[in-house]
Amino acid sequence: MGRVGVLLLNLGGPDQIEDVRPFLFNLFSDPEIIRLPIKGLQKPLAWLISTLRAKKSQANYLQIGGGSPLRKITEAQAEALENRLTEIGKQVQVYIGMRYWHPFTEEAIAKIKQDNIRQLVILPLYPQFSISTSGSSFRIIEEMWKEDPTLRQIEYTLIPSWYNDPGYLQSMADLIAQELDQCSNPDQAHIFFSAHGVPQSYVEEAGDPYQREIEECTRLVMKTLNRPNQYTLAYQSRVGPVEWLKPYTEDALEELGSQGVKDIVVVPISFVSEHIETLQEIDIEYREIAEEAGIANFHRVPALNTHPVFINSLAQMVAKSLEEEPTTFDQVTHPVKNMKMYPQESWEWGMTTAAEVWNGRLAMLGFIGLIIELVSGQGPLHFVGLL
Ligand SMILES: C=CC1=C(C)c2cc3[nH]c(cc4nc(cc5[nH]c(cc1n2)c(C)c5CCC(=O)O)C(CCC(=O)O)=C4C)c(C)c3C=C
Ligand SMILES: [Fe+2]
Repeated sequence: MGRVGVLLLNLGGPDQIEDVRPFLFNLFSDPEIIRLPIKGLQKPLAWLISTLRAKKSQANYLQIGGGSPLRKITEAQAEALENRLTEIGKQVQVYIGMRYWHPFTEEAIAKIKQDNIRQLVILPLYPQFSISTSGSSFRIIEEMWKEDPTLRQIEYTLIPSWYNDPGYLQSMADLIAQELDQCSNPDQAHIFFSAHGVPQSYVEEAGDPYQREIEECTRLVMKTLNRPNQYTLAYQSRVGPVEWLKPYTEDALEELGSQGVKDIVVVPISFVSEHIETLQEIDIEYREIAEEAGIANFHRVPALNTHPVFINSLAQMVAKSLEEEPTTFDQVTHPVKNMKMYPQESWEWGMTTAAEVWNGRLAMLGFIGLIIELVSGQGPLHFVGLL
């Protein structure tokens, strides 16, 4: 057996405030994030949205010190994983490939080539699969493999998602139990799972398994926790005019407040690292909404980061994956049957619902709106919440 590597996939985040706009441009250029029926419109729209959204997004990053901690935390996770793998007798080099910021997936793949890795485990740091996250990273990796015969000599296995892994569930349950025990009446506190949302069309039209995996994950965490607490699952971080998975976190908090709930323990369920959506959105924005709704005691469970039980669970997944048969391309791009990974190619052309909806939206974001927006700083993009 030749040299062995693990490629950890993550989203990436701006390291400093100047990185915010180009980071947003990369994010909105991704057809798995904005599903446009016409490929040529992707970059102009990404430029437009990133330019106009940058100010609001920068203000949020300034509230958490001016940049995302995602890179540092992912590096610490990679180091801890490499150490744990050594302890269990596996000599493995761990690489980090971010989708929208440094170190980019392309940089990681270049290093993997340079280091002459012969066997690779591809492991997304997202417990649940979504077309918009792991799916997007798999797509660019597939493209690199297709274009480069040297890469095709590397045998690889892929872990599409691991929301039901017992070690991961145990580490989540441990952190929740610790936070509950800080409450004055631990059994009475309401456990509030907040997952990152996706547009409803991803699940309903494209067959994204994300919602099902989130729901199942939440149920399994509660089973592992084995406490009598009531719980709620809601979805955060909605962007843009379309319907996202519901209930929205802000609405669910208001509903709990109106029911007289006084103590909540918020659990970020789709992230394994602290980042803007835990440190700013949950800790600042949702805390404020909860307190205004009458929820007096707002607790938040920390992200797993380098929790030893979690790191060990990743190491066990890698060790198991190394024993498996190499994955084929088809399994990489379509880990879930009937899922539409490539919106432009796989969406039907003609007067389909999707095409009509998107043509309507594009018209809305058209020339007149752009001029009003640029001249006045107000307009349809502010109105629909993109800016
Ligand atoms: C499971 C995790 C995530 C899913 C699913 C996801 C989908 C998704 N995200 C956007 C738009 C934005 N996401 C942004 C930041 C961001 N998103 C995730 C994770 C998921 N996204 C993370 C970890 C981060 C933060 C990185 C960091 O800086 O720490 C942002 C930028 C921040 C902002 O301006 O609000 C946007 C925009 C969409 C549209 C989407 C599904 C289609
Ligand atoms: Fe996101």
